[in-house]
Amino acid sequence: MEIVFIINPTAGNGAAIRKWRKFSETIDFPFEQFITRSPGHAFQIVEQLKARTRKILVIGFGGDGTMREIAAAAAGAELLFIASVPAGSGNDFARSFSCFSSTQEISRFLANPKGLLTDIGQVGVQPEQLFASSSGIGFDAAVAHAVNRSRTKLWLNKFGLGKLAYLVFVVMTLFAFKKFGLTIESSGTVYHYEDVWLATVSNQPYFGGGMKISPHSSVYDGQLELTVVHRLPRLKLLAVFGTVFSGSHTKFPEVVQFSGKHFLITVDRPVPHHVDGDDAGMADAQEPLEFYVSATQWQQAKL
Ligand SMILES: Nc1ncnc2c1ncn2[C@@H]1O[C@H](COP(=O)(O)OP(=O)(O)OP(=O)(O)O)[C@@H](O)[C@H]1O
Repeated sequence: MEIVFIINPTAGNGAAIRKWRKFSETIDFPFEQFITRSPGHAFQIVEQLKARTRKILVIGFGGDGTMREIAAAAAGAELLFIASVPAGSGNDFARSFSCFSSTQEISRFLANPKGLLTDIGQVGVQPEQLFASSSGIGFDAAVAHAVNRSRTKLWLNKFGLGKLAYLVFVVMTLFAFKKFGLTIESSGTVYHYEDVWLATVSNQPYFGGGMKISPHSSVYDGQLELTVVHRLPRLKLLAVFGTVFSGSHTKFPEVVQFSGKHFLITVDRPVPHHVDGDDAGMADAQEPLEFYVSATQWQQAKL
């Protein structure tokens, strides 16, 4: 089996490349390394690996954005086994998917390699985007949108304060965000909600760096879960926010959850959209966004 590391040097606000330098010194088996040069590069690298004829263990060294690109490109590839060494800021991928914390763990996998077929979510049709963990619209996407467009983040990153930037934008967005109306079509039924903060479609339980937004999601059940948070006053949103880490937010009547294979979501004004926590622009009013379980699965390294 070949072993390929894909390293995003910018992940974890630049900490990933330092972690990789230390980690790579401990590797005692032959391997190849690719350092990504831009967004989308990890996807291209995996696309090229698919042309090879031997089994390959592909280890992503980065966070959720890097792992989404790798898992998306690996969908349908039988010879690729995917895992991560978490080196991002949030690392939700590592909470539900295979990850290595040491070279010894990788060696143990190589002694008896097995794969685990895993669901991936899809949003939109031509161009579609794949998501490993979650994709949604509303408040959380507005934070991602604001952080990505801000010069403050670049400035704070220079001083290793990227997480502080995130917190600053959560508070700013909390006061600036305008709630929206939402129509959902799933399994032949139409639901309508007003005063919506967010609607997130989850493949796995975690998002936003350890928040257990969708406690019952599984990446092996061929289903997605939709969480809608609506009709909450601003300050109560903060109270609910505090319960998301344990998954107990679902007991609030303002938090609604659905399971299904397919959700068609229409908003009544343009609302920010994210894919695995990365800014994905705006969901347009009256133009439905389609979320569904992709027909092709990807293969995790089974640990
Ligand atoms: N050389 C590069 N320069 C700029 N961006 C890059 C580069 N290589 C990859 N990227 C992009 O960086 C984005 C962020 O990376 P990633 O999500 O892995 O780290 P993170 O944001 O620190 O972690 P997390 O998403 O877990 O919080 C990815 O979407 C990826 O496309």
